Amino acid sequence: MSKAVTRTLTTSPGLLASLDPLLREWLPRQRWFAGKGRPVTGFSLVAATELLPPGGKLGLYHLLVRAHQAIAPVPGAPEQPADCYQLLIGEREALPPRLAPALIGHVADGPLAGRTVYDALYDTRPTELLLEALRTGARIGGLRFERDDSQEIRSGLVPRLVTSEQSNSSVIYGDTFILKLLRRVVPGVNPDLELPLALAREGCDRVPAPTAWIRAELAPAGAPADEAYVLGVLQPFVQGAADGWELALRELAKGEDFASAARALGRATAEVHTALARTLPTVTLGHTQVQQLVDGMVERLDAAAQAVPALRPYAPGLRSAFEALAGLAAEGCTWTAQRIHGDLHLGQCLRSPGGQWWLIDFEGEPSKPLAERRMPQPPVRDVAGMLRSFDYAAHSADPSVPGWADTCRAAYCSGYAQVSGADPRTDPVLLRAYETDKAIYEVVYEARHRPDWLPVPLSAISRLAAGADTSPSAIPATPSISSIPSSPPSPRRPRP
Ligand SMILES: Nc1ncnc2c1ncn2[C@@H]1O[C@H](COP(=O)(O)OP(=O)(O)O)[C@@H](O)[C@H]1O
Ligand SMILES: O=P(O)(O)O[C@H]1O[C@H](CO)[C@@H](O[C@H]2O[C@H](CO)[C@@H](O)[C@H](O)[C@H]2O)[C@H](O)[C@H]1O
Repeated sequence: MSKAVTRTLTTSPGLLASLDPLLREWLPRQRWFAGKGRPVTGFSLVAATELLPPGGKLGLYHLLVRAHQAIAPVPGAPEQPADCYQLLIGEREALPPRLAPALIGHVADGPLAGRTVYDALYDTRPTELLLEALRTGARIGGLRFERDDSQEIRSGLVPRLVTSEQSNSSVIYGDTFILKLLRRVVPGVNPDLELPLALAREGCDRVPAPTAWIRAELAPAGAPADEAYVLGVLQPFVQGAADGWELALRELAKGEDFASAARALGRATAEVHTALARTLPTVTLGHTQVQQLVDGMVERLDAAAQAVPALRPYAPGLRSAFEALAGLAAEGCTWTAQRIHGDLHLGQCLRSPGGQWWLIDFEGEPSKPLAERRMPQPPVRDVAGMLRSFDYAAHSADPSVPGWADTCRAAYCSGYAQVSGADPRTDPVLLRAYETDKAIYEVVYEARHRPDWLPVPLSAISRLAAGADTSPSAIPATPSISSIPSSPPSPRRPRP
């Protein structure tokens, strides 16, 4: 670690004030900016760490910055804290052409007046510096670079920024490691580190085991460790892998069968669920807890129908999916809940050239509070996410391949059953409720981000509202289904 990497700025009002007008312009344009559509009204500094001193060839700051935004007041709603973003800001006299896409702007006044600032994740030296800090387990100001000593990190690996659309930012090092830098950060235990570490401890090799990670300890000495911010995770790079979404679209375009890949993916999902249930707490959801789950689903439906008028005609049918689940709970059915992935879809699955599936991105739905994302949930929620994904892929095919989604959905469930011993289709009420909840989420997501895609979740909405889609007959059983136990463990009625 270079001698320059030493100083933490505890207060740097001049720095943030000089960056303010540039960040107001630049931040909302970033894919990972979570507060789209609401103007940024100002910034406040959570922490600033000087990684390379300013004024030379290259200066480098690590910043945690709160972006304050105008929020339409909702009567009675609690005030939301402003989102906190992680920024790695480089400053140079001028940017070489290769860094043009990283430009944030030219600073007019303050400590960096006359300098050009940019997103330093695009630059080699700053990202090399991060890897070196992780390799050596550095502590720089409040930044803690920590690692699993059993894994080797070679020095000198060449970095390159991942340029595809992401919710965070990732840097690949020499095709050996990938470092995900979280952009919107919150204090607390982050499932994107917590779950892969737990799975690695459990010997589950469906998830790349974290090699090293970055935390920021900003609380006073002696404060609980879980108040630290997790800022990034380094993990082995799965070489030559394609994600499940790309693969599914490729097979669809060739008119080829994806059933065996889907079955293997079902097995991989069940392996992850089984390992998580072994190593982290599970709970039984009785009437009260299920009613709370259902209340949440109904609330999301109401909010979605408010936001997207196209959903309104289906609302009564969709509500019946949730009421049916509440009805089973009222009759005494119980379900097991455990830690799950929380945001599973084809894009979160990588297949290596040998055909092995890996699950990545255990962050959960980033818009939800951390405490909610870390709550045990029925594993069927992940299954429902994947089933929706097969439906999405089928809709993207041109020409369409009749029956493709149903075949994949059935194969996935049967693969899942082979490993877990329980076929999700044998609990159609729970599955329909979770598929419905996910499809409603997707309607809102597409209306906000990709209005052209809105017909995809809406077509599922019309089937789900009519009570179709997840009934066992809608998903034909594959031969391996015969291995499913005749009395599945879920839903379970409590013993008298
Ligand atoms: N271990 C890995 N090996 C290879 N590629 C990976 C790995 N982890 C992530 N990726 C690639 O990086 C992309 C983004 O990773 P992800 O964890 O989903 O980030 P985000 O939360 O920003 O969406 C993935 O879609 C995948 O293509
Ligand atoms: O960025 P994230 O991975 O956290 O997920 C968000 O974006 C996804 C789209 O990129 C969106 O997924 C939906 O579209 C996918 C195809 O692009 C499809 O495979 C998924 O099944 C579907 O839900 C996801 O919902 C959203 O949270």
